[in-house]
Amino acid sequence: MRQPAAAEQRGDGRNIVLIGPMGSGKSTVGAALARRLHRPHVDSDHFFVARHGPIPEYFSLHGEDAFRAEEQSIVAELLDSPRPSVISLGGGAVLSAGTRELLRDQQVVLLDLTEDQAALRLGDGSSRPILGAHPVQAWKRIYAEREQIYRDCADIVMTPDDAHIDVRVDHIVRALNTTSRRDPSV
Ligand SMILES: Nc1ncnc2c1ncn2[C@@H]1O[C@H](COP(=O)(O)OP(=O)(O)O)[C@@H](O)[C@H]1O
Ligand SMILES: O=C(O)C1=C[C@@H](OP(=O)(O)O)[C@@H](O)[C@H](O)C1
Ligand SMILES: [Mg+2]
Repeated sequence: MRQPAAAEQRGDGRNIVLIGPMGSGKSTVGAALARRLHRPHVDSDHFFVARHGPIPEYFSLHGEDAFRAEEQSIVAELLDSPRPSVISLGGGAVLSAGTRELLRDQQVVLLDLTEDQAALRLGDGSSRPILGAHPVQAWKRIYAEREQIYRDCADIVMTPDDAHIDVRVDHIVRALNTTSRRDPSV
């Protein structure tokens, strides 16, 4: 996890950025968190789809490297928002060194989840092309490959729990309030 001292040096008015593995709730919890904090919510995957069409089709036509490059430029656009927002990233966005650099000035929250939760939440995995034909096995492998990257990017780590989405939001707001100088709802 990033050191609080470094976090303290960053200015206020930062975006809250949700990172984490597929199925951790970045999109769903991100939308609920934004409603709670009266901030705009944006999701890098939603922008991607609006611009380029469905992610599985884009992967099969152009490949993952092209997806990552476009994802990075979308993240840069979203972070440049005039109002501090809640921004949900795709699970692999942190693979790009350029994206990780962009996150250094933001308030980054890692949502974690257990393997059992992932198995319940991913369904057949068809909307996430990186999971392939065996989604749970692929998810486990990808989780292991990325875990340290997620932790290195995060100011706050939300450990897995079985809380309802609204309760998960309560926990995140509490964590934000205890690690930042200002109330995130301001
Ligand atoms: N805290 C939670 N409790 C129960 N279900 C959740 C929770 N967070 C996410 N989900 C469910 O898991 C699925 C994946 O969530 P999603 O927000 O798409 O994850 P991500 O964007 O991180 O891949 C969705 O069906 C969502 O409703
Ligand atoms: O982890 C990944 O590489 C991906 C995660 C997906 O987003 P979610 O984490 O919101 O499912 C989406 O960006 C794409 O399918 C690739
Ligand atoms: Mg998502």
